Amino acid sequence: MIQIAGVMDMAEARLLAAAGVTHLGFPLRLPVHREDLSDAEAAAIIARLSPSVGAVLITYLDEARDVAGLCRRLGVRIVQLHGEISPAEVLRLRRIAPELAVIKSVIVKDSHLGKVGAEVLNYAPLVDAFITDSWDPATGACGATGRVHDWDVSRQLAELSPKPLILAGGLGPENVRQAIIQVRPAGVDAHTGVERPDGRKDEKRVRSFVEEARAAFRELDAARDRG
Ligand SMILES: O=C(O)c1ccccc1N[C@@H]1O[C@H](COP(=O)(O)O)[C@@H](O)[C@H]1O
Repeated sequence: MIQIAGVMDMAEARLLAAAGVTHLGFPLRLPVHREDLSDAEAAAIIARLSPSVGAVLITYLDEARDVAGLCRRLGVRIVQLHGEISPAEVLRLRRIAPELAVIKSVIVKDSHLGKVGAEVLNYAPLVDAFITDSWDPATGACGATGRVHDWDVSRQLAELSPKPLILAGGLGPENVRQAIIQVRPAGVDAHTGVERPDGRKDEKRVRSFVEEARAAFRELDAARDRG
């Protein structure tokens, strides 16, 4: 999985798909960040995506009914939960929207596995995958921070988790290869690291990000084949 979040319009969605991005993230219902798109604009883009590209709702919503309703209106089948959603509410979401794939964010704030390790074990039976991401103490944001966290913790979580782990937080073309080799995630996700100063996606940086990520995943595959 190579995901890029923060799609602004159809032209950008096409640019990302043509560069080899496998999943596009649509952040909506964000208390901390300004939303780039309305629900209707996002739904119109998602309806026109090639079936080979996955659309992912990224949200801080933490009530099952709200999450399921928004996914239905947008036409997405994958949701990335960045809010403080309880295990009971995730279970409710699975019951009312069994068609949804659920990715739960795990925010790595320090260099200790303890709390986040327990979180992964607690939510693992309820979700399809985890995404480790960073925290910005200045804004309270738990995503789109442009900050890297301690990759050793993500590596330990990837080993501990019975579900695939996606790595995010401060990734860009310059560091994604090293990040993948170090953490061995199932996928990577970036937002601000592939943008121009005006907030639009930078085609060169996106292409370079995808090439570097693919090269790293190939290296991991080759190392695995060698035993
Ligand atoms: O992408 C967003 O706007 C967003 C907003 C709120 C929560 C999560 C969000 N997206 C996730 O942010 C990270 C990567 O951001 P960056 O590369 O550090 O800028 C990734 O998980 C996105 O899916």
